[in-house]
Amino acid sequence: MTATPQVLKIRRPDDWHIHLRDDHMLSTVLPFTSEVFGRAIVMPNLTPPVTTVADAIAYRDRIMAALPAGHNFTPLLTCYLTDSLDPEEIARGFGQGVFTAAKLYPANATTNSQHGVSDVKKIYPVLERMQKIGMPLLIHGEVTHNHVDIFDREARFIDEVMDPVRRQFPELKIVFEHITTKEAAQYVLSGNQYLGATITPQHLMFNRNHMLVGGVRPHLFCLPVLKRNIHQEALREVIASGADRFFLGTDSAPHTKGRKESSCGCAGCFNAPLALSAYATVFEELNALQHFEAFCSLNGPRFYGLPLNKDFIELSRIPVTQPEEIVLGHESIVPFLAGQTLAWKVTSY
Ligand SMILES: NC(=O)N[C@@H](CC(=O)O)C(=O)O
Ligand SMILES: [Zn+2]
Ligand SMILES: [Zn+2]
Repeated sequence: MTATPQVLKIRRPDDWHIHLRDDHMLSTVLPFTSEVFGRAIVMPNLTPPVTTVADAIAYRDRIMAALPAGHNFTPLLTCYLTDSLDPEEIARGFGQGVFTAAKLYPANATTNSQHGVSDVKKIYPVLERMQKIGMPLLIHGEVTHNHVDIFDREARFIDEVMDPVRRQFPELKIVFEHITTKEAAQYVLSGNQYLGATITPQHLMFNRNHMLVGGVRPHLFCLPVLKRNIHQEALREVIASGADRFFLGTDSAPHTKGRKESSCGCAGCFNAPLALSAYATVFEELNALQHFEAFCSLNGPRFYGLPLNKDFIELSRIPVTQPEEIVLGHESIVPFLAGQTLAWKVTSY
């Protein structure tokens, strides 16, 4: 029998899917990520969205200006795809190292996606170009038709959009973002080196019962919505197996407390504080700590074709409690797992 570890030393992790927002929200949420993570793929769904190289450079500058002294963090910017985006703009941004990837939001699928793509065929010229230059496509994979039940939208997306796109562009690198279903897990597993996926802490720790039984818990509401337990189990199984095209993407998506606890609450979990502790908890529950480092720090950069981070961090078996709220001016944000205590604390970074 192996002794229970007291310290987990891993190569510095990256977060391959995050929303950092802007203005005072940006300066409040950024330090939780930048103190631990080396890099993060920053989502472009601002208002207005990041759709040009100039927008991305300006946003990157705002992120760097908000970075606390001593944090060694690199934001990796993404371009928000619209029906009318010029392939030249995408290619120029990628060539200049401003855009690391481009993000496909089906129009009206999620927060700030109203400018998203109405029909994926409209962006085929962009995808053609991205395939050619080796630029990754990141996808929020849900169909948006009114007649498709919200719990079925991800699985339907695989047949209606994801698979046709992959057949049309077999060498386009695609990340199926924040997967939530066994169908998506199996689909990615059965794919090749051009297909990867991110998985969030909330989809590994919870299913829709946790959100809905005994009262609605708005702070667990995110998109794609939590599914039934068999899907949670499938996601847990896939990371426990050590499958190497699945990697850490928190989808940390802060909204103010008022906008979450509302008659029409926003989707998104603010999980940046204690994100790594949450993932470590899951890997330990699964007896899969041997795959923890790869999920956090190796699989992502390998998929993207980026170097691994050079330094290391440590988590120790020390209880750490999530605050109930994080102050944001005269408002607040309620973090994921508010008030709860986790067993693994990041102690050296
Ligand atoms: N995940 C969410 O529930 N919300 C994200 C958008 C997204 O990633 O779909 C947000 O920007 O708030
Ligand atoms: Zn999304
Ligand atoms: Zn997201």
